[in-house]
Amino acid sequence: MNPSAIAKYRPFPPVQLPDRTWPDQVIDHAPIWCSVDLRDGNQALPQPMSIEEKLEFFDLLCRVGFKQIEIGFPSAADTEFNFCRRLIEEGRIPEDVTIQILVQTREHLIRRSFEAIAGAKRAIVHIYNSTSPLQRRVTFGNASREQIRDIAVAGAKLVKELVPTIPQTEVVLQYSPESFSDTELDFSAECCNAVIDVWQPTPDKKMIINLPDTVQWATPNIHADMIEWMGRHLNHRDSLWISLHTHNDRGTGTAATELGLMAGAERVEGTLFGNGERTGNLDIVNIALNMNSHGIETGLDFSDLPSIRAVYERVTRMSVQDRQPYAGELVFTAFSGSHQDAIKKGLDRRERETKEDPSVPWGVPYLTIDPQDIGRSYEAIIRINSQSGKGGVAYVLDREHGLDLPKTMHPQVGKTIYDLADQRGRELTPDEIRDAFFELFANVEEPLAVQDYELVHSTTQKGRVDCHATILMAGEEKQVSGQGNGPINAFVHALENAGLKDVKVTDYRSHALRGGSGSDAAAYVQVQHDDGRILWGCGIDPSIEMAGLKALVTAWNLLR
Ligand SMILES: CC(=O)SCCNC(=O)CCNC(=O)[C@H](O)C(C)(C)COP(=O)(O)OP(=O)(O)OC[C@H]1O[C@@H](n2cnc3c(N)ncnc32)[C@H](O)[C@@H]1OP(=O)(O)O
Ligand SMILES: CC(C)C(=O)C(=O)O
Ligand SMILES: [Mg+2]
Repeated sequence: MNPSAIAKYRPFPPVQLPDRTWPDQVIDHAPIWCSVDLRDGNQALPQPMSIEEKLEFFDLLCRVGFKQIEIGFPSAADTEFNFCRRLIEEGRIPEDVTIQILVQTREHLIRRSFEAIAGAKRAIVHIYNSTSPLQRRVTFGNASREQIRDIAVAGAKLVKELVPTIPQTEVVLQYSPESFSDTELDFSAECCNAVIDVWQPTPDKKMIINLPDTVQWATPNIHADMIEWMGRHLNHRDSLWISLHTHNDRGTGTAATELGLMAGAERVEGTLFGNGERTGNLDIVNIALNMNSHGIETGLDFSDLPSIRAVYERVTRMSVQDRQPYAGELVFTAFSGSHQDAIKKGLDRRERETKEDPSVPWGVPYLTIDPQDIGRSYEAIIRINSQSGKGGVAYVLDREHGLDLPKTMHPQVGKTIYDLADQRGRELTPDEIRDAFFELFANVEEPLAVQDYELVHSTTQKGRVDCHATILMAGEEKQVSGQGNGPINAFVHALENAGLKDVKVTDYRSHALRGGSGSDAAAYVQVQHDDGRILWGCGIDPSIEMAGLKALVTAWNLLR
């Protein structure tokens, strides 16, 4: 910010609540969730959703598991009104789902809202009026506190009066002192208590007091203090659900909601991926998955987050950014070497541990949850650029291409691949990594190549093998033969007999290649040159024996 501009801003006054209890509370259960995607989210879109799009979104919200859904502001426009009517008249509202509608505390709008919800089995009628000193002064033209409170009371009385006009609908009242976040606490309580006195809720017929963080002006601890303070000063507390409705102006919508729950709130309003006015509303995906990650059941099902995101992006025309918690493209991806190393070790260890005990708790470095639990694949966890390490390269070759390189081969391959990314100045795709691996470390046939071979296993000496091979050395064909205690050993002796041996085999392993054609084997041979250099080569072939010979030849060639 321009330094000379800073002086025009003021600190936010803290709440005097020395005996606050919320810091010691622990969130151990989920609140009542209410989606406001179709109202607060929709009203903030450059192009609001059409009726068909809202219907699709409503169905999605029901599938996710929301039992309360604010479907719009039916008195605002025909689209909103007609959407509400279609839900009701076409019987699209599941039995256990309650629709909620928003309306200003203005008579003609409240009357129109009742026309909209007539015939619904249950509906939450959400009335609001702004209460902060700023809004009293600016929006309501220097209205007094009494005038503002009276607007709320008049609205509540009108709702109460209209309830008998739609006898088939059970109406629940919700009141929001809008701009609660910068309203004097005693005045918020005064307005809420005045509405509560009109409505007369009981423990069996509760009403909702929604305390919106309409604009975030303060840190989340102050929000929590305000919620705890309200909980102590609202009448008929046992007949109320205290509801949170945070926005994200300071980037702390989730934090403020979590602390607000610790401060005693029972209900949370928010949207998928945080769509909403300005910086958005609370991201319910974020907070619900935060709870899941602590072992708390939420009643919301985000097990297929990518397809939820796809519907959201299509109908709202908004996009989920790459770093968005849980949903963003890159949030489970590691590019950097040390993270990749730890993640690969963590996943490998977990694979081993869960074979013995499937209930072993999640514990993989850098991954707060298992991406697969929300429908994300492991594919994108590790991606390779110049910041990557050998563990990451090995991970991609293993998970994407079924090549389980021996650990001591990782440095040789890893460095070459991330140096290649550095030279190209960009990320390498898994296919580019495979191609580079095949070109540089597998089936290398220059200057030496095996063309054909025959192995004769001794019938008298167990493990003894005669190897007769046709090799090409710098384009010249040669027949070589040797004997050993295994095909590789026999082939090494064949090379020795042809005057080509200056290496000894120091390690070997092989496995069936996962994926791909399904019938190939991969072999890895480590050799030590007479001058002390040690290198690995890889061979791929349908025959495991030939794969081994090719691996040896590759290592031999790499030493030239
Ligand atoms: C924080 C929130 O998200 S609140 C929800 C906001 N959502 C929306 O506004 C979306 C839907 N709204 C609309 O389509 C329109 O605002 C309508 C149809 C509801 C009303 O339209 P209009 O009456 O033409 O305009 P507008 O909303 O500007 O009305 C402003 C008037 O209502 C008054 N007003 C605003 N909110 C309220 C309220 N909650 N209760 C009583 N009066 C209110 C204002 O003081 C102003 O009065 P004035 O004309 O005497 O100055
Ligand atoms: C209508 C109210 C609850 C609102 O959206 C807000 O204050 O942000
Ligand atoms: Mg809002």
